[in-house]
Amino acid sequence: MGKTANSPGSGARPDPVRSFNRWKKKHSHRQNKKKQLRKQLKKPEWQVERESISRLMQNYEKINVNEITRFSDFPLSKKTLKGLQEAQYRLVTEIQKQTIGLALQGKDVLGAAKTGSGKTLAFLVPVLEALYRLQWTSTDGLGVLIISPTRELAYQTFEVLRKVGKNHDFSAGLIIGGKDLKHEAERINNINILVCTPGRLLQHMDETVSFHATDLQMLVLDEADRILDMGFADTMNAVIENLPKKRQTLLFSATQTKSVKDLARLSLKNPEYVWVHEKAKYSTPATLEQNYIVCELQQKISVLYSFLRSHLKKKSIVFFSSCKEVQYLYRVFCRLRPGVSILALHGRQQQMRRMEVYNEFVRKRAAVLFATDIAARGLDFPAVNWVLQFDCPEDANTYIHRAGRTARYKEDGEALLILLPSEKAMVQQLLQKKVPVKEIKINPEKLIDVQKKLESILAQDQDLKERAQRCFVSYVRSVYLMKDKEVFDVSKLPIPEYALSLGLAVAPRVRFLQKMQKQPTKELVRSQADKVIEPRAPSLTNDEVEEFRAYFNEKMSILQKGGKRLEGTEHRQDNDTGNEEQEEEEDDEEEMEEKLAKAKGSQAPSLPNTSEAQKIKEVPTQFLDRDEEEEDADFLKVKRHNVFGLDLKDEKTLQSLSLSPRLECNGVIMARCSLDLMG
Ligand SMILES: Nc1ncnc2c1ncn2[C@@H]1O[C@H](COP(=O)(O)OP(=O)(O)OP(=O)(O)O)[C@@H](O)[C@H]1O
Repeated sequence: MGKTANSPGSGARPDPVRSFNRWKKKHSHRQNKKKQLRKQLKKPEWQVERESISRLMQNYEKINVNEITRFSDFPLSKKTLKGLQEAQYRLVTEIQKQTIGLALQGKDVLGAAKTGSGKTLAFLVPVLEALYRLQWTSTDGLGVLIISPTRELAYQTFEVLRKVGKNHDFSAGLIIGGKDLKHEAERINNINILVCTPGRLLQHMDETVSFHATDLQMLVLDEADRILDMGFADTMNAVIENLPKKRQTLLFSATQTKSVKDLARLSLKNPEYVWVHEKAKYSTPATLEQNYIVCELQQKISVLYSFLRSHLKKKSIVFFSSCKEVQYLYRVFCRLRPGVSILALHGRQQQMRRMEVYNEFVRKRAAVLFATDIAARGLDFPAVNWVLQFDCPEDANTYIHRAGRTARYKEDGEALLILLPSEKAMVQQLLQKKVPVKEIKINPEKLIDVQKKLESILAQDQDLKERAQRCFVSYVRSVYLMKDKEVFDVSKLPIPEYALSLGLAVAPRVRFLQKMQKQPTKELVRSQADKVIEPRAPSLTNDEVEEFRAYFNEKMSILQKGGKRLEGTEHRQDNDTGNEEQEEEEDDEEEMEEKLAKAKGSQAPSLPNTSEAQKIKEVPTQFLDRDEEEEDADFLKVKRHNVFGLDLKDEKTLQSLSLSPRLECNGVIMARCSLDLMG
């Protein structure tokens, strides 16, 4: 049967009327859209921006924390979202989820969350949005102030700000001292977001005539407890007095202390407290494995060397209690050549050097950073496998911050704390702070004794010998000045053995210990716990404090100026000649002042037991060559299975290792971090 012309499948043409109607509908829709677009385009840019800002602001009140999983779930500007996306930040962390909304709503926020949990973005996102909302421009001057305790942390925050804020038009600057004040002063008024350290900021407030913060919208205090611990309370008071009362304040920290609450009372108005891990079982990241070993002071250096030898492919940070320890041990470990790159970071270095080291360590895949507590807070080094606390931290909070340099943002990490037998009380304090630490032992067969090597190195190098002496005094002093006498007892230090372990034949004279020996205290106090009468050392008197000042630094008068301390210190660094000795003098003050702050109110410990201390043990040594891969595997296997079974007093099995030719001492890459304008 033949097909009719209109039957389907016959290739017949569609109904022209229906086709025309369909076309007309589409066309008019397109035309309408074009019209709307043209209308929009006719609007000045500011108006479009203003409309989108008001849309965003209307959504602030609708923020529902439970529905937020991504940054894009917040009503954020396109520029901020683009910056976040380009930096690969999409999903929010818990602290970001809980604080960004509150901050967008204009509330003061006190935020606390574990280390590595993303607090930086929790305040940077609201910072960008606050100025965006106000359509801030460089002519509006300073809009946001971000205060960090250390230069490194300020620098790092500044870098993150540059990354996520790069699509915005406002300017940002970093003011951290160690730079020319005049140069900074000339540019400071063009800065909209200023990241700074407290001392330098106060210096500008006092000395830079044109600098003012009258229009400040937001103040951010990062690692607030550290700012206070570092003796910046007076400086902070002075800074806050100079700021307008009507502003928003955000305060962040990984640990909550009384001093943070005091600062919050002073600087925040009806704040929202957000402590995301308050109810967590542990106060440290779940991905962080934490262990401690107990060993004698004179064995610590060998333990460290052995550890490094067995972790050649890892990235580790080793924390020491003083700059001089870092300086000496860094140099001598470079000479020992453990086979892994060693870097050193401490407050006695010039600023440029500190930045070079920081960047160098960030870049390296395997390296060891010897550091003081300037690296303990906030610094975000990527992919750190191990944090070793060579010296016991002053308290549990410092432990948490140090250990938190690893296991950041969902990564794994391991922390090892080295304790002296006299410091075991720290374990209890850590457990009370919900830090799950377990004791492990060192495999005696893996322990390499390096004392003889150090002796022979020092015999040929007078400069290094003097550094060893300074390291010795500095360490003993740091223990003496520790507040917590339950943990730190200078009288229990095996003084001569410790000197030997550093490679010194004779223990250097330690004036304050000698003085204590000459004037043993008669004071007896009743022990609170067991009601037994015990001898107790006298309090550290003001005279003794003064003696420390004079002994370690002749220029201490500058430090008497309380809140202006860093102002002076940082200012002098501006005029740095690059002379290392000069640098050390200045930093002596910094180090000493920090120690003195801790010492005030603390008590001096009882006397060292000298007869005990005179006994110097002979350490048997053997030199062996080893395969590095095997070392690494062995050490970890031993640790994982917890079969160390070492009694460190039994030194029969101590071994020494021949020098590895593969040492790379740090290469240098310049990283400029002076006042830098973005946008
Ligand atoms: N939303 C996110 N998505 C992916 N990575 C993130 C996110 N937020 C933060 N990070 C990453 O997590 C790491 C830790 O972040 P950050 O330094 O802000 O932690 P923190 O809480 O300030 O730590 P600390 O208390 O030690 O200062 C950084 O490397 C950061 O880039």
